[in-house]
Amino acid sequence: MIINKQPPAQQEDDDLRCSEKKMASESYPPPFRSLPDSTQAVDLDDQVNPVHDSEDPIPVVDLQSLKLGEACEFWGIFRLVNHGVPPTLLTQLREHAKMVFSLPFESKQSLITNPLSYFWGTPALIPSGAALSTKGSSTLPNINWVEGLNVPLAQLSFQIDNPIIASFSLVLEEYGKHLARLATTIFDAMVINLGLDPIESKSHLSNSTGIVRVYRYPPHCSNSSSASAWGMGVHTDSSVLSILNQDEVGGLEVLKDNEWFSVNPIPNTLIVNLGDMMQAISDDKYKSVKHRVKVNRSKERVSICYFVFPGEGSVIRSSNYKPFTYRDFQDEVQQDIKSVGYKVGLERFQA
Ligand SMILES: O=C(O)CCC(=O)C(=O)O
Ligand SMILES: [Fe+2]
Repeated sequence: MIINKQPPAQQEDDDLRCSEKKMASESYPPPFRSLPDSTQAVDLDDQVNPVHDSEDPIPVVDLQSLKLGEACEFWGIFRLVNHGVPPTLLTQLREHAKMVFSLPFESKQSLITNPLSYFWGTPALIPSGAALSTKGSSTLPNINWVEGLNVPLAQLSFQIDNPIIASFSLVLEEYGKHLARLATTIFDAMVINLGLDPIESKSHLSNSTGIVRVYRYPPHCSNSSSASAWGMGVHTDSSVLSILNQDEVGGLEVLKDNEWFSVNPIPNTLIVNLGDMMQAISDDKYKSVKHRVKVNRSKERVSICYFVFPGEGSVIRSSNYKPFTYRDFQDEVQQDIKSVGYKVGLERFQA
């Protein structure tokens, strides 16, 4: 089925909620408060790229009996069940995230400081963890409709004065331990599946590199014809693995065989994405999945994404790529963003 325009009654309802949101939005970055008023775009895009959203086509993988082959080879994404993360922790985390995001914009800017960082308008960070500059960018055509927190998990045990942020980081610490366990279990199973040397592969996943990105996608009421209707544009993750905990709103879409599929929110399941590093480690047997995030007309969405990378200095060797480290990859990505304006990615390392 193709996502269509909403029926008129629904649209009126949404428009009403839209104006309520506009009034209650001092926590949003300023450009997300006043909304462009032109027409179409998301819908136009859907006519060009229809989205399948009726069924849930995403392969399901049970952590207790990890059958990964098809999901990793053909999709590069799967839904993880029986993962052992307590449902209360998943919910608690999102509730805490909502509390942090509902602080006034200016407070978030001043309170969320090193080693945490606060960004908005772009998910692309510079190595220090700060967002690529979006300051004063309310007119930027390619602004992403998202704000977020970057949390390097290894640096979490530091003194935080603000009680909301302090209790959030305690929950994050607990969550980080679970996610490190999941990433290791899944990666070890992938190594076996791919027939890779387990000793050599060990350094290709380092839990000390784990970061969590917490996102809030404000509602986007208009169908502006700018790219601003996207929470996140089409991309692949640079990680080995990314593990997503999303709320009930939905909006994530993945590309398979040139078709877009919605990744429906299903309570207590996690979504595992394979990133560019995993594609290289597997010598292209596994796929780094292309995905994007659509914003909702009336509801804000919160998602929490864990990313894990190869250890510092760990060299990835394969037949399709020149040997490279994750740092080489990141340097290239930063350079490409500066020079061509986007991430070129693995192509740069092809043998
Ligand atoms: O929020 C989401 O659902 C996905 C976020 C994402 O793709 C990313 O952080 O790379
Ligand atoms: Fe992503």
